[in-house]
Amino acid sequence: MHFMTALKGAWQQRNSLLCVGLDPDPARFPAHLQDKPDAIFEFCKQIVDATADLACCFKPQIAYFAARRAEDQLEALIDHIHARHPDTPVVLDAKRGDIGSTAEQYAVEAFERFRADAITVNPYMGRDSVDPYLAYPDKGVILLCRTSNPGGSDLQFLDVGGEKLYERVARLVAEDWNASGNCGLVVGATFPAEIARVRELTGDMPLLVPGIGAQGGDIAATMQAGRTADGCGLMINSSRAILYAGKGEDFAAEARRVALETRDAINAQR
Ligand SMILES: O=C(O)c1cc(=O)[nH]c(=O)n1[C@@H]1O[C@H](COP(=O)(O)O)[C@@H](O)[C@H]1O
Repeated sequence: MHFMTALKGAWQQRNSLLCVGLDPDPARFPAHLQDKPDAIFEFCKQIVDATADLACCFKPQIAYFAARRAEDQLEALIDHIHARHPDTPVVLDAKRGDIGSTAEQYAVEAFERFRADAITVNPYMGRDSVDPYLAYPDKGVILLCRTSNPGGSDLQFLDVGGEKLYERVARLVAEDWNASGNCGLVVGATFPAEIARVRELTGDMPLLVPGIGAQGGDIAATMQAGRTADGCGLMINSSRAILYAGKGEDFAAEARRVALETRDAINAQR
């Protein structure tokens, strides 16, 4: 199924714009999981099963798996999501960016090895570095535009001939790169004014919005700036605030409690 079709279905069926971020840090796992050889898979699986009915997508961050030689656990986790929660798309957060021949390998890794439905990609090497992902027309390609971190302004706010660099990225993607209708953009919840500007430039394009929860972004301001006329258009990501809500054996129930609160706070603004 086309990523955008799956995402729209999940927005409607789940009544949720919440993206649950899977950034597993073993140092923060509950004690009873610490020594298990597949602790990363087990932790994420329990979070996924506890929150799937509250989420429009899951976003595993590849570095947390690769840093621990746990790519096999990432594969198993995405297989588990597809098998048990087939209506919930998986956005692989890898922020790839390289010349075309190398990008081809990254695209195979994301879409064929890991079977992700979408990937985050860095657009700053230009169109030919993104083409290998766009060659999979059913897969989502979500390009960094206005990132949530403070240093994002160092480059993304530079004036490039009368507009800011992030505005150029938004226009380029909306007007040129999105021929298959499979592009999205990343815009941080920490910068609601820029969410509004990107929404203005891109129509109803889906925006991945990280930065609520641990980074302190404001849900109401994010929604006012970014929601589309039908009250959708956003994948609002929260990772640490959900994953580490609890520290004990009930961590998955605690994650569910925070995911529910977050989904409801988002829906209150739709
Ligand atoms: O592409 C991303 O997902 C991303 C872009 C961005 O601008 N800021 C950002 O925080 N992220 C990711 O979103 C997640 C945020 O995690 P929390 O701050 O714990 O909710 C992390 O996986 C980040 O890598």
